[in-house]
Amino acid sequence: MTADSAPAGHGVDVDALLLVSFGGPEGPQDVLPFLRNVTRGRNVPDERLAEVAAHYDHFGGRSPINDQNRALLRALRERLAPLPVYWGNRNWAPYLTDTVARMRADGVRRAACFVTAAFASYSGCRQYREDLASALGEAGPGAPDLVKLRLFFDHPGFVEPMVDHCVRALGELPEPVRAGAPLVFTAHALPLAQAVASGPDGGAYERQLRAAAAVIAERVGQRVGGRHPWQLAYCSRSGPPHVPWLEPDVNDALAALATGGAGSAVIVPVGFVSDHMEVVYDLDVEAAGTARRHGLAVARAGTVGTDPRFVDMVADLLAERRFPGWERPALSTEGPAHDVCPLHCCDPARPRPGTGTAAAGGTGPGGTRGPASPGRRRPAAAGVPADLHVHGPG
Ligand SMILES: CC1=C(CCC(=O)O)c2cc3nc(cc4[nH]c(cc5[nH]c(cc1n2)c(C)c5CCC(=O)O)c(CCC(=O)O)c4C)C(CCC(=O)O)=C3C
Ligand SMILES: [Fe+2]
Repeated sequence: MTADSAPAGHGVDVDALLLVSFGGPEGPQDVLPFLRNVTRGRNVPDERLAEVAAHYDHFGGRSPINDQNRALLRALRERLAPLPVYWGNRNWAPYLTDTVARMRADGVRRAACFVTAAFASYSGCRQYREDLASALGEAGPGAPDLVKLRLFFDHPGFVEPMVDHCVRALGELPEPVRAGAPLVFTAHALPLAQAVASGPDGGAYERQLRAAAAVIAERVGQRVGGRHPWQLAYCSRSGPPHVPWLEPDVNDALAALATGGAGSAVIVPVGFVSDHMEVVYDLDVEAAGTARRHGLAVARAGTVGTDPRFVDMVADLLAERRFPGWERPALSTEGPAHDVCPLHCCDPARPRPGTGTAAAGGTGPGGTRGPASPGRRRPAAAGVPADLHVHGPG
């Protein structure tokens, strides 16, 4: 039985899919307005914006991300036909607000939302729910219900293509330094406060990254018939130096590997689903440059992009919500992720159990599951606004 031919159960029926992504500039004149959209309300100094703008200038002022999403949109339309598939971004056209307005005009009643972020975090999950909620607010009465599909960090449709990409990258390393080459899994750095607050009980971003990396590394070892040690590192850190962020930075991790005597490494951008700017600049230019200066041979593993298994995964995530009892594959003990984010999920300002304070300034992301038992819902503290729901349960 396929996702398209199953009998209707008591699941959530949908009449469209909405592809939700970050967006990026498409020419030099877009770069600053795009960066202002990304950083709106956060007082990012102009020097930082200029520094990031220079990364885009390196590529003619055009991010590859929108073309990559156009390709994913085409693949999803083909896979899901006749279901209509729409596309909207947080930070650049087509903006979610315009897309949701168009869906309303087209008479869409309920759409499933596939967000191009695999891991729990404010930027990767909650902020997209805020974006969807505000697009609904702007569209007004008659706007479609929006149902966000679950996070997919350990879904086989994500893990298996990444295993292939790691195996291929290992093959690109010079033969003498290939055996036992360390796998350096990378994801976007987060301010520690956001990492601490990620997921329903905190610390989910790093736990999910480690879970996905462990599964991928294990399968790579099985495929090539040899063990490859792995570690997690972070790219694209920004923000003032006195604010703590997740560490180590990928550049420091590569330098430390070289100092420790490693001859090579594979950089695995597990935190991203396409080769956008944070990959082709921050990893392929910056981190690869660091490696070269330290005499470390590196290869970079590809991202899932439009791999047919990844496209099938979206169809399966949709089927999970439409048909109760549909298999919910998850290859690690961290998954499958929840369908509906509980109150305060990924909210950096959430009250912390026992302290009555927000997560900011908490301890490290590894040991931050608060004293509350995971199944118990904390009562909403006075003054905390009602949480964000873009849809009702089931
Ligand atoms: C978790 C995460 C993902 C993965 C999940 C997801 O995909 O959503 C992601 C993706 C992306 N991040 C991207 C670009 C940027 N991220 C920035 C800034 C930030 N990202 C953050 C986190 C994440 N980011 C954070 C905590 C910040 C700082 C605070 C803030 O600003 O929220 C800035 C501002 C400048 C700077 O300070 O670096 C830019 C330009 C692009 C587009 C690339 C292209 O154009 O091809 C993509 C896909
Ligand atoms: Fe979340």
